[in-house]
Amino acid sequence: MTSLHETGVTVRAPAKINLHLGVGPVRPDGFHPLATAYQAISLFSTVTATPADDWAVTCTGQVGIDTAGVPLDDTNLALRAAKLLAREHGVDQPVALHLDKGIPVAGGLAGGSADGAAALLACSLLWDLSLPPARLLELAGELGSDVPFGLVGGSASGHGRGELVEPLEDHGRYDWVVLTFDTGMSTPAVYADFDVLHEGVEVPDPEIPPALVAALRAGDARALADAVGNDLQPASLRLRPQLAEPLRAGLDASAYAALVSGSGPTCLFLCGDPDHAASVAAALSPYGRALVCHGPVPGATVL
Ligand SMILES: C[C@](O)(CO)[C@H](O)COP(=O)(O)OP(=O)(O)OC[C@H]1O[C@@H](n2ccc(N)nc2=O)[C@H](O)[C@@H]1O
Ligand SMILES: Nc1ncnc2c1ncn2[C@@H]1O[C@H](COP(=O)(O)OP(=O)(O)OP(=O)(O)O)[C@@H](O)[C@H]1O
Repeated sequence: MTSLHETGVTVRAPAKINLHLGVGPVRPDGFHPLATAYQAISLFSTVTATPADDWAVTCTGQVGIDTAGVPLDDTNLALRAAKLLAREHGVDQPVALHLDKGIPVAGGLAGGSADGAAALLACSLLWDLSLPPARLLELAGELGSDVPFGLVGGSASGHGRGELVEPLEDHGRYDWVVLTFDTGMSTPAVYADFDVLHEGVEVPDPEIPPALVAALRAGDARALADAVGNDLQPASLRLRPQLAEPLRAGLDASAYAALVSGSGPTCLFLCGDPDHAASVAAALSPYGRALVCHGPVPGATVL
């Protein structure tokens, strides 16, 4: 097969946060039904796919990103994405993938999922597959619950185990401080602790608060602050009690809201504008690496 793109295709994909993460009772397949509102924020990784003799993956980290936890074998989500696409669509052309990560690893920001989404889009273009977006979303859902959102970006609802994504109307720009830490957390361990915490308790079906949908539609950061939440936060805090201190410190420093991102340990602080975010970030810097960013931003995009 001859590619029109001998020099490769580069795609950029964003980190995700859960503005609200509603978690239901564990399903027979071990996953939890979710009702979540995702937002893509301005931390990005890029994936470059280049035709090669053999499948390969390499990885670099942008400033401050430790890539030691990124596997470079067949479990790498970007490589799995490329191989899944090739298998499903009869492609017989290996690629070398290069990941340049700007999203902290195992931080609850869906960094691996962003790589998977970026690799799907990059390879589909490299191989000129002309797939409809719905097909890429379907393959993304097979790779991981958070991968479809990496393609869609913006602000969006997530249902099922998180893979059923629909855009949400959003007229705002939201300034966030994202506080990251050196040591990540295991997503399955946090969900397992959610189950322990709810043993013997009837867990209701989750829903996205209507006030959150209204806040996004109005672009109102103060109203959004009143509606954010994370059902996994008690489990994340039980596994990592030290997170309580920076969450409190962010509110003391006048952040509108403070919450754990996804399964953690990254903490999120909603602010009113970039200057406000810079001052909250300064107050949080003793606790970890405080990054100032904003959302919503687009999903996987060709560079
Ligand atoms: C915490 C979140 O980031 C919130 O968006 C996601 O739910 C996690 O998404 P993800 O990392 O893409 O998760 P997957 O790779 O699909 O699943 C990893 C593991 O997380 C747990 N998991 C994930 C999603 C879900 N709805 N219920 C779960 O219980 C399961 O133990 C699963 O084996
Ligand atoms: N391309 C990849 N980049 C980072 N981690 C990867 C990748 N592929 C597989 N992994 C594995 O996935 C684990 C979770 O990493 P990731 O950065 O996606 O965590 P996360 O942001 O907490 O994810 P989520 O919020 O989706 O649960 C890592 O510890 C690593 O073993």
